[in-house]
Amino acid sequence: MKDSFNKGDDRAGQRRPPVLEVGGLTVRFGDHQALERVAFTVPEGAFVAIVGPNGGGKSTLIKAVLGLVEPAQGHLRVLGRRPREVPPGWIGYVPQVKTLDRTFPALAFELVVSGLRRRWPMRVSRAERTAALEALARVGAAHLVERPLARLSGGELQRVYLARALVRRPELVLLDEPATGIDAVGEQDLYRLLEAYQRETRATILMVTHDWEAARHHASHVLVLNRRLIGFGPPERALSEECLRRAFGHVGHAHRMAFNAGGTDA
Ligand SMILES: Nc1ncnc2c1ncn2[C@@H]1O[C@H](COP(=O)(O)OP(=O)(O)OP(=O)(O)O)[C@@H](O)[C@H]1O
Repeated sequence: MKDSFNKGDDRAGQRRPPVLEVGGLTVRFGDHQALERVAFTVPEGAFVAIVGPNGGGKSTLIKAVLGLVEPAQGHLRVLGRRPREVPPGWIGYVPQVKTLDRTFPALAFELVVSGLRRRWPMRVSRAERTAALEALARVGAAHLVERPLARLSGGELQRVYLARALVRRPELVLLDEPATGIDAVGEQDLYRLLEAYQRETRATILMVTHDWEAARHHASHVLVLNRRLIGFGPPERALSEECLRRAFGHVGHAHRMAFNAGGTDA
């Protein structure tokens, strides 16, 4: 696959800037300020969990990284470039399952092929099909290859989207609530797959999640967001009681128990 679908325009050999540099980022929707002066830097190879209350701006931040929303102020550099100038294939994106259209008449492997080129695959070449099969196999979904999207469960669809996101071996992977609608086993599989991909490629991962425990166990960094940046750092620091109170106004029961068990802050 690497040969057939080389990303071209590779960063290899270049002096490598941080994967993500965000400074004074403000995003507005009309009068509403979704993000306010957010600033942080993500180093290569980090696994960043983005947590925060509903409406806290998590998806907006992901969209800003993808170049889908324009900042009102501040700057954003993704792999050293402005978001809209990042070559396709450098970033893989797994959207929220609940936003996916399952009525689209396509097979699983066609969805994966759509990660290789911008146009919807009317005709799929042999090389594209092989690449899609490899990507599906890598995420344990080889058996779904000919399955219509309408006949996939939430967890299966999530895997197919993960294959689509990884098919070009991106350096940055963005996931918006990837574990929603997936059972506990599927969730553990998802983290295993992401961690294996990271070990193999040294990719950087940004994942929006409502699951503080998953953030604590799997992330190298946690970013706590409630319109403003509340905390950013190692999980034990960013998920402190103080940060969580500032973001959510309370600290969840399960989280308090976990802290007590771990003998940290609480
Ligand atoms: N396109 C849009 N037009 C107007 N307002 C928007 C738009 N997108 C997001 N917003 C608003 O911006 C705020 C942040 O939304 P965002 O989806 O980023 O939050 P979130 O942290 O991802 O929330 P959730 O946890 O509920 O998914 C919300 O108040 C939302 O209503």
